[in-house]
Formats: sequence, C-alpha cells, structure tokens
Amino acid sequence: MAEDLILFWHRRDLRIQDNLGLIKACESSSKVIGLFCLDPNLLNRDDIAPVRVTYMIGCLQFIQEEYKKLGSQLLILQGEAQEIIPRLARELKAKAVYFNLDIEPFARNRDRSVSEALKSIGIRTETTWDQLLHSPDQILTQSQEPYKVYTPFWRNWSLKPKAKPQPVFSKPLMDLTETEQELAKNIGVIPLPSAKELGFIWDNFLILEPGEIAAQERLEEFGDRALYEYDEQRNFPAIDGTSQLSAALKFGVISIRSIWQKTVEAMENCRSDETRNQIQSWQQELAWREFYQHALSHFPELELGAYREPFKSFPWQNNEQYFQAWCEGKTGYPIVDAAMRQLQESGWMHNRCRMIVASFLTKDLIINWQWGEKYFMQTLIDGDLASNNGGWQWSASSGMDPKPLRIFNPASQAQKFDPEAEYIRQWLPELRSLETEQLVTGKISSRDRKSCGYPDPIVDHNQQQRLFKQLYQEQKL
Ligand SMILES: Cc1cc2nc3c(=O)[nH]c(=O)nc-3n(C[C@H](O)[C@H](O)[C@H](O)COP(=O)(O)OP(=O)(O)OC[C@H]3O[C@@H](n4cnc5c(N)ncnc54)[C@H](O)[C@@H]3O)c2cc1C
Repeated sequence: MAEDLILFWHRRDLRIQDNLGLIKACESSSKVIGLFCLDPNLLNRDDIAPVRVTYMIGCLQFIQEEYKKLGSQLLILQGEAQEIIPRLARELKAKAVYFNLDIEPFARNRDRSVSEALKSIGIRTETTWDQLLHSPDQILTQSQEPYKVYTPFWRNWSLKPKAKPQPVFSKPLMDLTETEQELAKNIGVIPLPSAKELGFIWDNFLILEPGEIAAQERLEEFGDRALYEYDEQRNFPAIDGTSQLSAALKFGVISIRSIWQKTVEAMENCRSDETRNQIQSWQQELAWREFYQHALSHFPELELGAYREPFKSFPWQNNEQYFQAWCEGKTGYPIVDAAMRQLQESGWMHNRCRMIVASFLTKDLIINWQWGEKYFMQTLIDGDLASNNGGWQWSASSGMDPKPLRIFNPASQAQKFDPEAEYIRQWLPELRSLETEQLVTGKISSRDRKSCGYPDPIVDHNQQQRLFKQLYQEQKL
C-alpha cells in the first residue's frame, strides 16, 4: 500500500533536529515533504529587515540540503498561504498538513484560515507547540489568569519540568513521484530565490552563519565559555559575553529545548552557587523571551499600542529631524550613536545598548516608542514582534510593568558599562583620538566635535528629562 503523503509546513522552525511537529509528521508516514511559503502578506510589509531575510533564506537553503539527505525535499511556494497551501495539498492528494503553532496575531489568523480551507476540502491539520518550553496556557496565576509581571511568571515558569531535546533525527523519507513533482511545479513551487531576488539587499557580514549546524556550534562555544560568566559580563557591550543566538531563536534554527538542556548540563557541572547564579541569569533571559510571547498570545492588542491606558494619548513630540539623527547615529551622544551604528552595520545590537537607545528615543527625544519599534524591525536580524514590542514598551514605561518610570542617563550608562570607551571607539572610529573621559561623559567641546566631524548634542539630557517628567505628571500616569 502506498504511504500517505504528509506536508510539513515550516515557519519559525527552520531546522530538522528536535522539531516536534516534524517528528510527529514523520511518525505518521515516511512520505513527508517539507514546505515553506514566501507569503506577500509578510514580505511586502514595510518593517522587514534585509539582513533578517538574508539570514532566513540562508537557513532555508540549509534545510533544503538536509531534506535531500533524508531522501525528501523542501518545497518553496510563493503566494498567500491560505490560498496556495490548500491548492498544493489538494493537487498532491496529501492526507494532512502538519505545523508548529505560533503566538503572533497575524500567524494565528493565517493558520486559522489555512486550517479552515484545508478542512473544507477534507484535509486534516495537525499542530504542535515547539517554539516555547511552556505554551501560554501552561503558565497561569492561581486564579488561572495570565501573568502581567515578570518576576512571579519566572517563579512559576522556572519550577515547571522542561522537556529534553529529542534524539538525533535521521529517518529516511520518501520523495514525491515524478508526476507529483510536475503537479507541484504547476501549482507554483519555485526554486529558492536569493534575498536579492526578493528585493532585499544586505552586503555586510552576518553575526551568525545561517543553518542549524552554525547555531549549534555557537551554543556549544557560548556554553563552554561565556555562560559561566554571563551575569558578570552580559551588560558590557565591548565584551563578547552574550550568545548572539537571538536570530536563530527567532527563526527556530535551534530548538529552545536544546538551549535549555545546555543550561541544565552546565548547572550539573558547577561547583559553586556563584557559578549557578551566572547560569541562572541566562535562564532568566530565556524566560523573558517566553514571558513576552505569552503576553502577546494573551493580549494580542499589545501589537497595536501601549498596554497602559494613559500612555495611549501621551503627547509625544515626534520631531522628525531628531528621529533621523537617532536612526543615523548622529545625536551627539557617543554611546547612543555607537549603538545605532552597530545596528546599521551588523543588523544586531547589544541588549544594554537597546535599552539605552530606546530610553533616549522616548525620554530624551520624546518620540513615540512605536517609531523606534518599527525602525528596529526594519533593521534587526533578530527582529521579533513579541520581544521587540516587549522591550520597547518596557523602555517607554508603557507596558505591563510595576516600575513605571525609567530614564537612563547616557553618560552614567557609558561610564558604568563601557568604562574604557572600547565599544564607543569600535563603532565611532571618528572619535578614536579623543580621551576616554570625553567619550564616556559626552563632554566634548564643540571644537573637538568639529575637528572629528561629529555633531553637537541635539538635545540637553537634563532639560529633556525634566520635560518628560512634567508631561508624564500631566497625564497622571
Ligand atoms: C528595545 C528592545 C528591543 C528588543 N528587540 C528584540 C527583538 O526584536 N528580538 C529579540 O530576540 N530580542 C529583542 N530584545 C531583547 C534582547 O535585547 C535580545 O534578545 C538580545 O540582545 C539578543 O542577544 P543574545 O542572543 O546575545 O542574547 P542572550 O543574552 O544570549 O540571551 C539569550 C536569548 O534570550 C532571549 N532574550 C534575552 N534577553 C531578552 C529580553 N530582554 N527579552 C526577550 N528575550 C530576551 C533571546 O532570545 C536571546 O537570544 C529587545 C530588547 C530591547 C530593550
């Protein structure tokens, strides 16, 4: 008897190993064909970063090769998912379409439409949670409500047992027949295009090589080295002290279970509470990722604006020239500009600096955090709705958070976290000749600024901070 044909739809799980939905599909049949949809509803948005698409295409190329090794293939479709997937499934007489669940509002609506369209033609869908250690309905307060504050969420989440990664997957699979192959072509299966062919140009380096091998190697390397000093080093942008795995996590190029397992093994090997705390500090960051995904799943309205009611009508000043200067790294505040140049040139920014530039945009320039949120999505390799929205709302004080007003002083931040100005010099080479003291305090004379071709500060931090506080009080926030 011929094997049932199952389509496995990849989305934020661009890997073969420890992919729970894919494993489930392969348990039900040997004829599993991978599928990825280049959907214009996503690719034509105005907040897509060329660096992110470049990384994603590289990861797709990688799993195409992996499917070939298993004897099957990854089909690339171009078109609206709800239209083209049911058409392909019907033409190929697929028995079912399997996929892993997502929490983003767009994805949830799309998945509903795809599932309904498939159901109407008699094709089953099977779904699995894969991108989180705990799905949103597993972590609730005693009164079965979603958490709105991180610390109690962490207490509950950290105590729950966590699944281990699945054994290495190497089951041989069957491919399409020649006739099925022809049918697929007629439906609109295309060769994998390059990012450039899709209109996204990124000619700089990528902080992480695409594909699951590179992500696993990065995890190994980080786990053997920086993990044991994470808490001490994670706030210093000049130190290579964080994993830089965020893009791999965003696209599911590595599984969250294998990442967690690395921390469990590291905990087992450590001899002191001090080292345990360093590892736990990284676990807490992984929990922030889940906290924001749970929040967006329970409160999809977060995508559209401020969580806290009074912030919905905050009188942002939205000066477009200031915004331009911020984007280009020309505010005249060295730590802010260094961070924005890191973003432009590498498509990634250190977390400490994300907090500094977000505070500067909202509290010093008094510009709506949603402008910054969008700019980050347009430029970040790891741009992710839940984490980015969460990070921006945290910085703007508009989110679910008990401590509402945070204003970072750029000079104090630089003095504390880049005391030798190494990071500033790396990303602002025009300032390399200046004294460290000048760079971290930002106290640079107009004459020195001119001779380095570096702008005067566009605003005065103390003045703007007072103005922001006044506006904040007036809103009775
Ligand atoms: C304004 C702002 C915007 C942000 N936008 C994004 C974004 O678009 N995408 C994104 O992945 N992260 C975002 N973050 C969170 C954080 O800055 C990055 O996840 C982190 O810098 C990635 O570097 P890493 O992989 O070396 O992190 P590590 O320190 O090695 O942490 C490991 C992983 O934990 C997760 N993580 C760490 N910190 C956070 C956090 N604060 N919130 C949520 N998850 C976290 C990430 O998946 C990260 O890869 C944002 C933070 C702020 C303040």
